[in-house]
Amino acid sequence: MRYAHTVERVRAAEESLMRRLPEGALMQRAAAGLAATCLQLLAGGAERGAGRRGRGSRRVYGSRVVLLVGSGDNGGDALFAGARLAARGVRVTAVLLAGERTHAAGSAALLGAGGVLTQDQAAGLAQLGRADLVVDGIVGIGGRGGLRDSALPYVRAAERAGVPVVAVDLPSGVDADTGEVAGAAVRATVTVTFGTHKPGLLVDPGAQYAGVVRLVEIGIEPGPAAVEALQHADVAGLLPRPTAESDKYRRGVVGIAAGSDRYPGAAVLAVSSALHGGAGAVRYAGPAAAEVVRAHPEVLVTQGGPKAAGRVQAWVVGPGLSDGPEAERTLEEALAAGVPVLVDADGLRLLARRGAAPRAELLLTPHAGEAVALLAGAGVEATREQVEGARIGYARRIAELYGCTVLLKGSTTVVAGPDPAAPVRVNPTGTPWLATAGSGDVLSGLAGSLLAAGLAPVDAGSVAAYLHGLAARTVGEGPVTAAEVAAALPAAWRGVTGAA
Ligand SMILES: NC(=O)C1=CN([C@@H]2O[C@H](COP(=O)(O)OP(=O)(O)OC[C@H]3O[C@@H](n4cnc5c(N)ncnc54)[C@H](OP(=O)(O)O)[C@@H]3O)[C@@H](O)[C@H]2O)[C@@H](O)CC1
Ligand SMILES: Nc1ncnc2c1ncn2[C@@H]1O[C@H](COP(=O)(O)OP(=O)(O)O)[C@@H](O)[C@H]1O
Ligand SMILES: [K+]
Repeated sequence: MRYAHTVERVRAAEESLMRRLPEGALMQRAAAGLAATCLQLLAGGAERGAGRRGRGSRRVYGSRVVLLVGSGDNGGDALFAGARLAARGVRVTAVLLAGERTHAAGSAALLGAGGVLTQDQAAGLAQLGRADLVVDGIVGIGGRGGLRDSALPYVRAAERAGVPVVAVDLPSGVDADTGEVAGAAVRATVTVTFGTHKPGLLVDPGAQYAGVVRLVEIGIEPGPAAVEALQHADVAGLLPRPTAESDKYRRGVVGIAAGSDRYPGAAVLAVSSALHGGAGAVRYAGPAAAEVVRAHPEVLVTQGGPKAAGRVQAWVVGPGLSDGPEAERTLEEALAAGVPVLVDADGLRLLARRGAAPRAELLLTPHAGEAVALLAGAGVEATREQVEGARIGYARRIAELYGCTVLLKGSTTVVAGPDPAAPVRVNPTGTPWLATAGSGDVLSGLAGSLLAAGLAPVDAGSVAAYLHGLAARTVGEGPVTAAEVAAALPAAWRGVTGAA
C-alpha cells in the first residue's frame, strides 16, 4: 500500500522528530534526496544515466540549474540541494521570489558552494532560457491558493525552456491535501516528496502536475493516512481464491439488473465482466435476457426483475436501465434483496430521486455528472467541474450523505467508505483510454462479482478499479473497447496474483 498524509499530520510528525535531531537535520535529508534526483536527471535520466558514470559526470559538470525559491522552507530545501549540486560543478542560479524573506542558511550555503543568487527578473528569465534543469522551490506544504502572479513569468519561462522541472515536495500551486489547483501550478517532470506522499500528488488534478513522484524517507512517522493506493501485493491479498471446498454458490453468485430495450449492450457488458470477475455464477434479470444468453450461454436469466431471479450474494443495478416505472421497480427489488448492492448509471439517478438514506450495504459508482445528481438528491448543490476539481472531498461527502461506499469514477478514481476517519483509496492504474463507452458497465460487473465473493464494498470497488485499469493497459497502449477490457480482466488478474 502507498500512503499519503495530510499537512497537519506531516507537521506534527516533523515537530516530534525535530525535537530529537540536531537543527536542520531534516532539511539536509530532504536536500540530499532532492539533489540526488537532480543529478540523475542531469546525467541523462534514471534509465540512461545509470551505470555510465563517466558520461553522466561530464553532463553534470558545467550544466546549468535554476532554482525558483520562495519564502519558506520549501525554498530552503531547493537552496541546500543547489549547494550540493554546485559542489559537483553544476552552475546553479537561485532566483529569489521573496527577496529578504529567503531562507538565510540555505542562501549562505549556496553562495558558499559557488552558486549565484538573483532577484532581478530579467536576469532570472535569461537564466531560465539557458537552463538544463529547473527546481521548483516556490512553495510546498505551506502553500495556500494557486500560484501567485509574481511567480507566473518564471513558471512560464521554465515551461518554454522545455527542460526537466523537479518539484520540491509538491508542485507549487497544487493543494497538498486535496489535489485542487486554483489557477496555475507548476508542471513537474519529477516531484521529490519528503517523508510521505501528500494526497494532492495521488489524485487529479494535482497528480497530473506532479509527473513521476519519488519519495525520500526522512524518518517521520505521520500516523494514520488520509489516502491510500493499492499495489499489486494488496490486490493479490484481497482477490478471492477458490479452495478445494468451493462450489459455485460458495464462490458467490452475482445478480445483474441492467440493460433495457433501448440499451441491451450495457447488460451484455456488465454480465461479461461479472463472468470474468471471479464470481461462481452470474444471474441476469431484465429485458435483455435474450441478448445476454446469446453472448454468454453460462448465465442464468429471467425476463422479470431481481425478485424473480433467485438467490444472489450481491446485486449490480443500473447500467443501461433507462428510466420509468419498470426501472424504479428493478431498483426497489434489488435494494430489498438484503444483500450488498452496487448502484451505477441510471440506477444512481433513480436513487438520487428517492433522496439520501443511510445504507451501509451500498456501493455507488458515479462519474462526476452522476455525483452531481446524488448531491442534489441530498440537497447539496455542486457542478461537475467542482466535483472533478476536488474529488476526495466530494467522494467523502456523498459517502457521508448516503451512509455508504462511493466510488467516484474519472481521471483518478477514488473510493470513500462511510467512516470519515478511514482513508480514501485512490486508484493508481487508471488510463484515459478507459474513457470509452461501456467501460463503466465493465467496472460495475467486475465490482459486483467481487462483492458477491464477499469483499467489503471499499475493497470490491478499489480492487475492481485497479484491475479495470490494468486490463485496459494489458490490451495495449492505445484505443480499447469496453468488451476488450472485459476480456482482458483474467490476464490482469493473473498479472497481479502471479507477481505477488
Ligand atoms: N514537514 C517536514 O517534515 C519537512 C518539510 N520540509 C520542507 O518544508 C516545506 C514547508 O515549509 P514551510 O512551512 O516554510 O512552507 P512553504 O511551503 O515553504 O511555504 C511557506 C511560505 O510560502 C508563502 N506562500 C503561501 N502560499 C503561497 C503561494 N500560493 N505562492 C507563493 N507563496 C506562497 C507563504 O508566505 P506569505 O508570502 O504568504 O507570507 C508561506 O509562509 C515542505 O514543503 C518541505 O519542502 C523539509 O525541509 C524537511 C521536512
Ligand atoms: N480521463 C480518464 N482517465 C482514466 N480513466 C477514466 C478517464 N475518464 C473516464 N475514465 C474511466 O472510464 C470509465 C468510464 O465509466 P463511465 O463514465 O461510467 O462510462 P460509460 O457510462 O460509458 O460506461 C470509468 O471507469 C472511469 O474511471
Ligand atoms: K514546490
